[in-house]
Amino acid sequence: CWCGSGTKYKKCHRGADAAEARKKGPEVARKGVRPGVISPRREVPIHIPRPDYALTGRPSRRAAGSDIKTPDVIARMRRACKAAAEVLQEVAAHVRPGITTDELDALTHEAYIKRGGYPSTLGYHGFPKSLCTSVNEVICHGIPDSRQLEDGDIINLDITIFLDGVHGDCSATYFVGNADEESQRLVKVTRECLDVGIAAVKPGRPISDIGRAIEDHATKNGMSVVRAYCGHGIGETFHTSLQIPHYYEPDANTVIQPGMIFTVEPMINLGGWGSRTWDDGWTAVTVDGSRSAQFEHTILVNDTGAEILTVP
Ligand SMILES: COc1cccc(Cn2ccc3cc(C(=O)NO)cnc32)c1
Ligand SMILES: [Co+2]
Ligand SMILES: [Co+2]
Ligand SMILES: [Co+2]
Repeated sequence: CWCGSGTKYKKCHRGADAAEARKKGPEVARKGVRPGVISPRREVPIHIPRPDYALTGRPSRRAAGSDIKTPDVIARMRRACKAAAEVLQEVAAHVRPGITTDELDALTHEAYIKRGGYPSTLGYHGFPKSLCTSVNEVICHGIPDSRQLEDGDIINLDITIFLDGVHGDCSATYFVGNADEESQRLVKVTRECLDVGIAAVKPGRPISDIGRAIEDHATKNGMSVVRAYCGHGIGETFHTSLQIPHYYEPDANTVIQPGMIFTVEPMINLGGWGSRTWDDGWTAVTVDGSRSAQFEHTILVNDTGAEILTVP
């Protein structure tokens, strides 16, 4: 989710630059020109209910309000989040060297539809695909394309399904074949950051407890927390106005209350926390080219803490 403290988008590269870049390979990709090609937009059968923005191209205003969900929304969120977790598990089984991120997108697209769900990211702020595939130094919002995964890569698959009028959002980072020590440490610490962030969710406490727990753990392990993207309230809209910074933000003083549903989705960098956006306007990458990992759950606040909804 966009915390609003990110960088400005730059103008799009023309085709020639992209073709030139493809010849030079990954180094040039770091300058923000996509090495792969994005395939045409996938269709969704007309019988699948779709969110408002899939028709209008623009999400309705972010739901304000306290983010405390009704029992009916909670019941529907349980089903949607379970479905999201199942889709993630199903697609992750296909991660291996040689598969393209576009092929993973196709698998994800079909996995939503066979459950009667719509791909929440498809058309969201114009995003062209049904899955975010964020490889190596890509922090989030990576767009599936013809790039083949390579042995030693790490990839985050970010799944969001729109089912029965609500969104379920989760993600995880996977190794492609073998992983070097540093990447194994990054993925381990990032998963722990999600765990300590969720453990910090307590009714009566401020949202800022979550970011404080995550930032403490990341910095203790010599890593940094991305600041430009945050967790978010979620339910009948993909993002509500509630933001969950993953670093210590004292102004994030909304009081956590039972019935709230939001995501915790820390993005942790091996190097500095800086992020910038490729010319496509979505793909966020580390400024220093270091690798980044992310894990995400959608959680429901109950009387004692957090219940993880995105479990298969
Ligand atoms: C307007 O500015 C932006 C900038 C980047 C991306 C997008 C739109 N968008 C597309 C996919 C996507 C996923 C999430 C998410 O919560 N993942 O856990 C958030 N935003 C998303 C908009
Ligand atoms: Co999210
Ligand atoms: Co946000
Ligand atoms: Co997500």
